[in-house]
Amino acid sequence: MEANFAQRMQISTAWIDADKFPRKPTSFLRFSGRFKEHKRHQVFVSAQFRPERDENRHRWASFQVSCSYKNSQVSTLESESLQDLFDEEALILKNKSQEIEPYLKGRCIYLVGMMGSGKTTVGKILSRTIHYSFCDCDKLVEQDVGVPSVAEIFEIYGEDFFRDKETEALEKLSIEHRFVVSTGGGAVIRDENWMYMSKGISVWLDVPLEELAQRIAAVGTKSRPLLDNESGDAYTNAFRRLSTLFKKRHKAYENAKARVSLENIAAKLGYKDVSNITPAMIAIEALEQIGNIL
Ligand SMILES: Nc1ncnc2c1ncn2[C@@H]1O[C@H](COP(=O)(O)OP(=O)(O)O)[C@@H](O)[C@H]1O
Ligand SMILES: O=C(O)C1=C[C@@H](OP(=O)(O)O)[C@@H](O)[C@H](O)C1
Repeated sequence: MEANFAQRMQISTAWIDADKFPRKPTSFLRFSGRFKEHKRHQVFVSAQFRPERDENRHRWASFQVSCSYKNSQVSTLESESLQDLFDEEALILKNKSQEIEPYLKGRCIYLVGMMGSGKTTVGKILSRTIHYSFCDCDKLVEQDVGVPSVAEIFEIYGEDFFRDKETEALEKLSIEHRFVVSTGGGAVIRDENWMYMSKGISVWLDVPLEELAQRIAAVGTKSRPLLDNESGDAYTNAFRRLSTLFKKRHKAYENAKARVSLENIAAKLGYKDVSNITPAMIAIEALEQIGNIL
């Protein structure tokens, strides 16, 4: 007899010897037939499997198998708390990607948004989910110029040179298919860039400035020359500079065909704070929003 995981179950067992109950904590319980022969006690085995999600968005499941005899609890045979036992988000991602796949027709997806909005992090999840390749536009520019970082390109050649190279990179990508592209935060400021992105699906990751500043203060500004080289409190500096950039750019971000707003996701899920929204949840919302415009 085999007891598969279920929300809750109670099984009237054969006659089993409780202390020889084999431990199978991960996926199933197996009662060995040979215990039937001992005929010592007739017991009931009950298994309870309860998926939970705590305030910090961690998924876990409590799992308790207990044994009772004549309606009174005898012992807990197995009690576990299993983190990430099943990946609910992965399943939703898979289902959503299957829904939109026939309508994507290989078109590239361009993620646009401010520095730190998660274009790279979410882009990688999306590309794996929809079986596309991932491309970081900044990396293409670095390879093309032969300089290892955007920060050094800014330092050696200046921002205008970088912008020209960024446009060239987007032009090259415009003839490609099946790519999720993480664009640089400033790629939206040139109309020409929008022309290159127009064959694909552009998605704006709209993240509140406070959250962006927090993320950037946490990782530092070394790789982001437009935010670097300022002494003082990292969060305050990042917030101020991001606010100035956003004022100039927000209209341009609105050109994107789809918008993924972290504030909207938080409202849907009943979260008070957008910082609890995982990259996978954002990828799910991105697929949802892409689905809405296909
Ligand atoms: N949903 C998220 N929650 C918390 N941190 C995130 C989230 N998405 C991205 N990050 C973090 O924010 C930083 C910037 O993310 P990244 O993907 O590099 O942004 P972008 O490519 O838009 O500049 C990284 O340190 C990343 O780990
Ligand atoms: O917002 C911007 O103007 C920039 C964003 C950066 O990319 P990320 O958005 O990936 O940080 C990078 O292209 C460059 O530092 C300029």
